[in-house]
Amino acid sequence: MTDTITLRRPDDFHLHLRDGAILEAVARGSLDFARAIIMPNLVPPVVDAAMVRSYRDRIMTAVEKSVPGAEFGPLMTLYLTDDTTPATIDEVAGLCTAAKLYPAHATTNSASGVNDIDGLTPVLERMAERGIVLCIHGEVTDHEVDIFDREAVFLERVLAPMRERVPELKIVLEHVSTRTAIDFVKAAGNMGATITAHHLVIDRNDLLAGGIRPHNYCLPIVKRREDREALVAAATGDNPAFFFGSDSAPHTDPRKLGPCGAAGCFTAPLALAILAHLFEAAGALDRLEEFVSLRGAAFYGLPPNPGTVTLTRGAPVPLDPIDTADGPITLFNPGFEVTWRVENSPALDVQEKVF
Ligand SMILES: NC(=O)N[C@@H](CC(=O)O)C(=O)O
Ligand SMILES: [Zn+2]
Ligand SMILES: [Zn+2]
Repeated sequence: MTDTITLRRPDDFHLHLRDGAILEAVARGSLDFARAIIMPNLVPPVVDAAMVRSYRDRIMTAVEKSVPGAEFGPLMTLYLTDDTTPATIDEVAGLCTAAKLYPAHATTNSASGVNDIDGLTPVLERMAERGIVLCIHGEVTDHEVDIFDREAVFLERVLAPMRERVPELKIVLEHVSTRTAIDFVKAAGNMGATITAHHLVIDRNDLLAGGIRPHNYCLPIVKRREDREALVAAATGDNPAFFFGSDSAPHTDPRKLGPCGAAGCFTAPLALAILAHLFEAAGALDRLEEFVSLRGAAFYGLPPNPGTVTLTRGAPVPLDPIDTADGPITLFNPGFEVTWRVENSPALDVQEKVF
């Protein structure tokens, strides 16, 4: 049994850093990662070049304030709306790595998302020309579609026709949650998919059996055990289309625990340790570096990061909530003791800092 794991420094291809006091509190939690695709679902959303630049500056300021000299590259994204035009795409080319499609009302802060996805075709065509990746929250929003089926229905009704309309566009299906999505991505070309740490370790029993656990509520909602097993097989398998995106999505406890709790799991500070545990249990530690450090970069056409991180096994990491000026944020609890930790990591100090 090995007690240390050294990996090329990883990337997080789906991250919510938020803004203001929460950004300041959570930024250090992502500094095990060299780069991250930064989600644009702020209020108001990040819809043009000026907003992208200013958000990028706020992130770099928060990173520098948390850990002076820390090296971190935010890969910025544009939030697509019904009003996005090909000219907006030209404006953000060179500034944004990707643009994000939220079907309107599909998830947290998606009210300004896209209602008319067909109408977006000229924008998608321009993205393909300019080499901007499309990241998708892949769920339909129709009230009649069961929440557990919304990803599968999206693939058939929305994603398959979109790929036919704009076959040259590089697409990442974010936070896949079903066996159906894994099979879809395997069969498609020009597509990648991110898998989160939480979708790899919990299923709907961990959300609902024996009492409701709001901190395990995220979108897409966690599915059946067999779906989770398909995700684990994809993450630990050899298909380069599947790579890590934490979808770490902090909300304060009052927002998670109220009568209409917000969707999102705050995983970033623990993500690598959770993945190490899972890959070890699956007998696939030799694949961890591919999943967190190599495949996503290759998909996005980025060089792998210089430098390494080393994880060591030790006493269980405490999972206390972190304090922010807006209220406490509870860390995701994977349901097992987290005994791996990144050496010299600023990420876990997130709990020791009071902001
Ligand atoms: N995943 C979530 O449950 N929530 C995310 C939004 C998203 O990624 O869908 C958030 O911003 O809170
Ligand atoms: Zn999403
Ligand atoms: Zn997300």
